[in-house]
This record gives sequence, C-alpha cells and structure tokens, in this order.
Amino acid sequence: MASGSKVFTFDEVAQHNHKKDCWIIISGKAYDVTEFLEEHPGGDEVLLLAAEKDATDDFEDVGHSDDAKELLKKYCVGEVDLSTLPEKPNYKPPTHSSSQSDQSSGSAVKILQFLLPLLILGIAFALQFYGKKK
Ligand code: HEM
Repeated sequence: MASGSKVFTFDEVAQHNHKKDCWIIISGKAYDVTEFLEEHPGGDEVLLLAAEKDATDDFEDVGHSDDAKELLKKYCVGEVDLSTLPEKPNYKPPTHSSSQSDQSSGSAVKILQFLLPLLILGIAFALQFYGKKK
C-alpha cells in the first residue's frame, strides 16, 4: 500500500498514536503500523513508544534485518515534510581541552594522596627524633 505521493506534516502523523491507529516516522516516511503491532517481533510497546516522534534512530539502533527493511515498504502511507519534524536535542560532549585539564588535576590529586602520608610519617619521625634528643 505504498503511495509515497502524499506528504504529511509531523503533527498529522503524530495524531495516530494509539493501539487502534498507530503511525510511525522512519527516514522521512510515514508508516501505518496498526496492523503490524501484534506481529512485530520486538512487541507493540516499542512501536507505540515510537509514535509521536521521529523513530529513525530507534529503528536503526536495533539493527533491523534486510527483511525488516523490506517489510517496511508494505506499511508506507506517504512522506513526511521534514521541515515539520521537531528538532532533536543536541548532546555536546565535553571539549578536549577541559578533559585534558581534568586529567592533569586528577593526577595531581593522586600524587598528593601518595605524598601526604609520607609527609605525616616524616613529621612524626622528626618529632620523635628531636623529642628523644631533649
Ligand atoms: C514498521 C517498522 C518496523 C518493522 C517493519 C519492524 C520489523 C521487525 C522485524 C522483522 C524484527 C525481527 C528481527 C529482524 O528481522 O530484524 C524486529 C525486531 C525488533 N524490532 Fe522492529 N520493526 C519496526 C520498527 C521498530 C521500531 C520503531 C522499534 C523501536 C525501538 C523496533 C524495535 C525492535 C526490537 C527491539 C526488535 C528485537 C526483538 C528481539 O529480537 O527480541 N522496531 N522488528
């Protein structure tokens, strides 16, 4: 039932978000998976959770087989206007320079942890030594 010609907005697709009417978006295309919910080897829950968002990453992360990708075509109902997709939150990993300074301060702490007991021991010996002299 692949039409491919109809273009939906994200909001239009997102309205189909329950067990009796479930559409998902993968790679800019809309899929009506209502009939497939019961058959999905990964369960209906993941498909229902994938509604109301761009499920491209979810679908890819699972590493679906070529058969699964072939099966997709059967459920395609059209395309999605990409400009209507909500923006993904951007994760920014810590910059290299800050992790470098973290590393150097980490090794300074390790050196201190090693030196401090030695210093205390040294002071204790010195006090004992001078105490005996008197
Ligand atoms: C219309 C869309 C989808 C189709 C046609 C589909 C099809 C399939 C098929 C055929 C399998 C069996 C393994 C394989 O051949 O790769 C599978 C497994 C699985 N799918 Fe999907 N899938 C769809 C969407 C999704 C989405 C959006 C998720 C969300 C995370 C998902 C999660 C999973 C999981 C977790 C499994 C593994 C089940 C297991 O091995 O225990 N699928 N899917």
